[in-house]
Amino acid sequence: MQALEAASETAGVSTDALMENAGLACALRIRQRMGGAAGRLVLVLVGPGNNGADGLVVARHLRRWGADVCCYIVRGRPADDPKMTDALAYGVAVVDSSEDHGRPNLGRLLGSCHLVVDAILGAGRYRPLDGLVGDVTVLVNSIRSDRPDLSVVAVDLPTGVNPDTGAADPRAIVADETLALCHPKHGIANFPGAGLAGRVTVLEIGLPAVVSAAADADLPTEWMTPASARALIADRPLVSHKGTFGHLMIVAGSRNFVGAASLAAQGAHRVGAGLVTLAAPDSVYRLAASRLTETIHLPLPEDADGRIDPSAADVILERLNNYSALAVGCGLGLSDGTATLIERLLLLGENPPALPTVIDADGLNNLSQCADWDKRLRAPTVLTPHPGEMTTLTGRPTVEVQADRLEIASQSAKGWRQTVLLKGAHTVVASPGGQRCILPFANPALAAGGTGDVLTGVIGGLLAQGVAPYDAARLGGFLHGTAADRVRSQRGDAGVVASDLLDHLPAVIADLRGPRATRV
Ligand SMILES: NC(=O)C1=CN([C@@H]2O[C@H](COP(=O)(O)OP(=O)(O)OC[C@H]3O[C@@H](n4cnc5c(N)ncnc54)[C@H](OP(=O)(O)O)[C@@H]3O)[C@@H](O)[C@H]2O)[C@@H](O)CC1
Ligand SMILES: Nc1ncnc2c1ncn2[C@@H]1O[C@H](COP(=O)(O)OP(=O)(O)O)[C@@H](O)[C@H]1O
Ligand SMILES: [K+]
Repeated sequence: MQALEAASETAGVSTDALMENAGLACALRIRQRMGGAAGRLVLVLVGPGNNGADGLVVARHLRRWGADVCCYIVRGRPADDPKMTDALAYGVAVVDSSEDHGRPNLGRLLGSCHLVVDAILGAGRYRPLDGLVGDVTVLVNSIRSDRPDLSVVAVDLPTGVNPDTGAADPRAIVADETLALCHPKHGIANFPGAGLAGRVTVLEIGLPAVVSAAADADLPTEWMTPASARALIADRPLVSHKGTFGHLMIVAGSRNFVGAASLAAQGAHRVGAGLVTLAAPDSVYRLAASRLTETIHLPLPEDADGRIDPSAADVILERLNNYSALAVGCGLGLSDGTATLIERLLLLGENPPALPTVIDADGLNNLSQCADWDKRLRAPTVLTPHPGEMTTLTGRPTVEVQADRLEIASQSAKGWRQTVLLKGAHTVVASPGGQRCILPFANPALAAGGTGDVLTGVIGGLLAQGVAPYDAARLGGFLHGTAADRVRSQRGDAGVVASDLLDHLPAVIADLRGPRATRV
């Protein structure tokens, strides 16, 4: 952002103009969050740098719209600060911390206000919070935890979060929402900083077009937003038929994991795949078929433990010409037989069509048993490991994977020359060409068996419709995460089951798509 600011100045748009845009965008979002400005009491915590200046712009606009606004100056600002002069001219009240010994004024304001704006520190050079700033943040956090009705909204980053790493001072602000200015900083993508940011809303600050186009090409990490997801959703032509929207084959299930196969199939149906075939062991087929009325079934021979028998590879391979994508792995089980099946279905050797493929769960575990699997994958593939499966595939301990999720996902994608989706809070998606994005969902409702099977079906359903692997992974993850957020807002985050996500998927797609005209 510092480089972009400099480029912006060169292109004729000053930092002051960007700051005005940023402050106005934040004020609009805060007004929307409060359901209006008139009569609301807003406390803006103002720091010494440009983040504090953003806070003063926010204060001025909210006051202009009728809010009662008080700026608490946490640490000295320049004597001739024009943003302060403007705020005062509009009637913003100002309290200086240096005159608030023992902080009675801050305590009173925190006890009565509707909303606190954290504009103390932003993306400037990071150092641990000093005593003065730390006193204020501790008081804010403690009153916030006593007052569930109080919202804390951070400008750009919660104060105390390292913008580059996501490390956090123990006294860092806990925010309900963070208004990320332009490109979200790594500090709110990585934990623990991500856990302090609350909901992240990305706001435009009006970089000149020439600068933002260059930045989009250069910046390797994208934060997925509804707008970026919308751009990946294809039109559905009015004159269409089931063949228009592809045919997915799902190879999944075993005696112990009947539901995994069924959840994946339903995930694919619910994102608009034209046809879905479930290729599962015969005993799984008998149980799943009664639930899956819309699915086509291909019952397969099974071994004595109820897993797909390796001889089933012949049955599948000879039919692949009729499909547009393949999803493999949910609930498959793990044995020499399933490893042989995976080898024959996915790796070079035999010569069926190389269908776009998503591999999950035991598909990945079996794959890791095959020699040189990463050099022999036949098709453009999305691999969707959770951190434990990433350890199996890479040999790196799970703590290492979790400590550097973005880098490990991108290195793996480049090394394997495939798309990788590393699951978990703030799922990371990386492409073989070096693009990567973060999905902005942290939701314990998803921490339940079966939600990953739904995701595999969703990604498979998009691949079947012709969406490219990297786009299918990031769009699929975004639809899945948004559906889960809706379930959580209706039912809370404990006791949600994976099938609760399914009914929400069509509406999530429709809402993202919006009322735009359908192409004939
Ligand atoms: N870039 C852009 O294009 C745009 C940027 N914008 C905005 O600018 C923000 C970045 O502004 P910034 O660079 O002035 O940094 P910011 O964090 O506000 O303050 C740094 C000051 O804090 C101080 N300080 C640091 N740590 C401290 C501590 N622990 N305890 C106490 N003090 C500490 C530090 O003091 P020092 O360490 O020098 O003593 C220094 O004086 C960015 O997040 C966004 O909001 C937008 O307006 C749009 C355009
Ligand atoms: N705390 C969390 N925040 C956000 N997403 C989560 C969280 N926990 C789990 N998920 C998501 O839920 C899904 C779980 O998948 P997985 O671990 O493969 O489970 P299963 O195989 O049992 O279905 C993944 O999409 C993962 O990203
Ligand atoms: K801040």
